[in-house]
Amino acid sequence: MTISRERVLEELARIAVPGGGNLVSADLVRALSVESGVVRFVIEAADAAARSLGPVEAEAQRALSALPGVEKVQIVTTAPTVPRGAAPQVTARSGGEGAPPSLKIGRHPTPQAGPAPVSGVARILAIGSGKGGVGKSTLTSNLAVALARKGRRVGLLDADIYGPSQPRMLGLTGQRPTSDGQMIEPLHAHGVTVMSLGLMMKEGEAVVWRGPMLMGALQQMLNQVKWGELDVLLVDLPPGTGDVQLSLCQKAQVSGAIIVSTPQDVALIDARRAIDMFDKLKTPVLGLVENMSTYICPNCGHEAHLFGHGGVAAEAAALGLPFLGEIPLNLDLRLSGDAGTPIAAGDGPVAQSFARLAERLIDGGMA
Ligand SMILES: Nc1ncnc2c1ncn2[C@@H]1O[C@H](COP(=O)(O)OP(=O)(O)OP(=O)(O)O)[C@@H](O)[C@H]1O
Repeated sequence: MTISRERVLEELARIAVPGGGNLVSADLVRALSVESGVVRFVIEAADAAARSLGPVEAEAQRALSALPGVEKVQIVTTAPTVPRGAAPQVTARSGGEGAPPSLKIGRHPTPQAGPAPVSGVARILAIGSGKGGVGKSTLTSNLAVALARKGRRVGLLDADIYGPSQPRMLGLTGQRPTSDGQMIEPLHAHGVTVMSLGLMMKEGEAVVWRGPMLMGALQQMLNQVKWGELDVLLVDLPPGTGDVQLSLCQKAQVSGAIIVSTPQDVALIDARRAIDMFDKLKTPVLGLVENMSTYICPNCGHEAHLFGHGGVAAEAAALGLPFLGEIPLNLDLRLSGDAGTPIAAGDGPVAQSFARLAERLIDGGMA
């Protein structure tokens, strides 16, 4: 038996809240998602009210878990700092190591007709992949550094909420953005202005963020971060075709998307899905990049193709899309990312492959 959204709302409408009414009539339920027996939502209350909502959350958890067809219930209670309907406001303090800053993000987006430009930002490039682990984040950080080394003013927004890795890859682990109560001061590394959505969330919170919450969070990341004047803002997306991609393309004027794939067939099938999604969202796909292309044995110089080779170029040709370049499979590339200094910040053949990619984008007017 499956549980419907309507049935969940009906149950939530039975749960009284302090101050009168119930969870539904008091309009406290946000981002409700009901999928395959998993119910997720956010209880959004005014600051003061949130403290008294613990029992309400517990009651909702109990009541929903008892319904036939419900496998799992995930609820997060949040409190905005401004009354609902007012412009979203960010509050922050400098956090200690490990603790997320107390930024109140992820509430409903402010009404906006359609995709809007981000003040001071000339271009927004979305870096996507169909599949996880193909090296999208590695490519984004290195490309950002390579572009910065060529004199471009570059920003990087880590919107990979399910596995934000940019702080580590750029050597920013433990650093927290600050805010003056209105605008967030981003971080800086290797000549790149950096902001990560992951730094704003409590652990585990991301999983319940769907649709409107994500949209609000992204909107804040785009419009309430002091990006300054940028030639290009790279957005590191989560893998796949989900709410973040949708929200970004609906809220921001994205100049184009770059799709990263390994040469394997299975990754390419997913890449095709990602391309199809950007097409539907009317975001031009600027081209494809092949990662983990060639492996050169550091001992004997033998060249091997662990995941095949040329598959992405062939796919790009078949789809009539530009092939933007290839990045080799290289141990130092991984180690430097883990150590927080992207390999593109140095010299050598791998840094050069990122430099070539950066040049290609600059020459094509894409960055
Ligand atoms: N060309 C490469 N050579 C060697 N290691 C690589 C290469 N590209 C990526 N890696 C390594 O593979 C792992 C996955 O890369 P990365 O996190 O960039 O992938 P991703 O596509 O962003 O993954 P996810 O979408 O799951 O976050 C990392 O440990 C990274 O260092």
